[in-house]
Amino acid sequence: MPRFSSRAESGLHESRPHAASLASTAVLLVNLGTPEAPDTASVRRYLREFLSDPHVVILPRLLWLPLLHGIVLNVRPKHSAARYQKIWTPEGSPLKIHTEKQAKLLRGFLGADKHPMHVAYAMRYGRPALDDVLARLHRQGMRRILLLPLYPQHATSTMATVFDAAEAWAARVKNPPKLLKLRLRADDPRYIAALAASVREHWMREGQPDPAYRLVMSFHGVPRRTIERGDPYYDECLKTAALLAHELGLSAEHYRIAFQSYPGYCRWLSPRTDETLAELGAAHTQRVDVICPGFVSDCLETLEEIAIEGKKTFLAAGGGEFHYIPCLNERDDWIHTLARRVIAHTRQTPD
Ligand SMILES: C=CC1=C(C)c2cc3[nH]c(cc4nc(cc5[nH]c(cc1n2)c(C)c5CCC(=O)O)C(CCC(=O)O)=C4C)c(C)c3C=C
Ligand SMILES: [Fe+2]
Ligand SMILES: [Fe+2]
Repeated sequence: MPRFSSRAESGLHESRPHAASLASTAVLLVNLGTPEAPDTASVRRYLREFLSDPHVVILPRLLWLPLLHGIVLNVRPKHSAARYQKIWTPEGSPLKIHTEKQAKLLRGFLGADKHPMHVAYAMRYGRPALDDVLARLHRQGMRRILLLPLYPQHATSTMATVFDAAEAWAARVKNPPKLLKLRLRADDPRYIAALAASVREHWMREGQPDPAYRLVMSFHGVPRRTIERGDPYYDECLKTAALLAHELGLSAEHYRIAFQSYPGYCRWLSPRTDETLAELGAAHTQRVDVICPGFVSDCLETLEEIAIEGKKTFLAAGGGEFHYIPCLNERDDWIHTLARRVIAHTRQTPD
């Protein structure tokens, strides 16, 4: 292959990313966000920011804002803080810890000579705030920022809000870096394989499931209205679930798809995870394993809602054994999946 002295001469057709431009390229992992501490005041601050986002609560502002400030922010923070206290660690919120570690590990994967990219992480709500991290990368001379929201299934409430907020930041600064939108895929074979490997490893540890076994695949719910408006989220959850079941060789009676985190005020995706677990318990199902494929980092919704509360629901209804299968977190095959996604994208989109 002939050597070119500049990218222009090479006609941008080289398949290997250009080292000089990669040095000023940053990958920015973005997760949802979490409170600074598991106390009522911190949770209120976090929920105020989160639930004020029109991407998250789609009710008309004139109706929602008085409700949010008059009732929700007075009632919910105390209740949610008690839930956070059950899963908080000496290092802080699990979601933040896992996201930080994922960024560090990805840096290791990409840091080799071939792909010398800068890797950072940010939270859409809470800290490290997306705007602050973008500003820091800008100061550090980054000319391209690859935004990578950590959600394999695409919901406007989680993904579009990240891109919109980043674009709004760019519109406010002088000479902003180029922002590139990178999306994970619900059907990425590497992601499915990593999920399947995590289930198989769990089976190795806990013993092979019996014929009456059920694997519950629990995804975070969203309002039905958002799906009716064309959000691909629901179809993508079903796609991930079908591919995972296929990869594990599970037939239809051996797995269930369910949606968790019902907020209590709107038509939510169904069937609900809590109701599904109660139903399986009432049917005296001998063993249930629950996996949450839509969360790539363990957090309140998996560790408290599923591993603690979901287990209680299943056992109280009459179920046998309950197991929670952790998120992909720092798994090598998952970090590798992220790295491949980043490298493939930088190849497709030169400066
Ligand atoms: C994985 C994807 C997620 C989607 C889709 C999602 C939609 C969504 N969430 C709420 C309301 C709340 N979610 C809360 C916590 C929370 N949600 C996600 C992910 C998705 N949410 C995560 C990873 C977390 C955990 C954060 C952590 O700190 O560990 C909360 C806060 C906790 C509580 O008070 O219950 C709320 C509120 C809505 C309304 C929504 C869809 C529109
Ligand atoms: Fe949520
Ligand atoms: Fe929840």
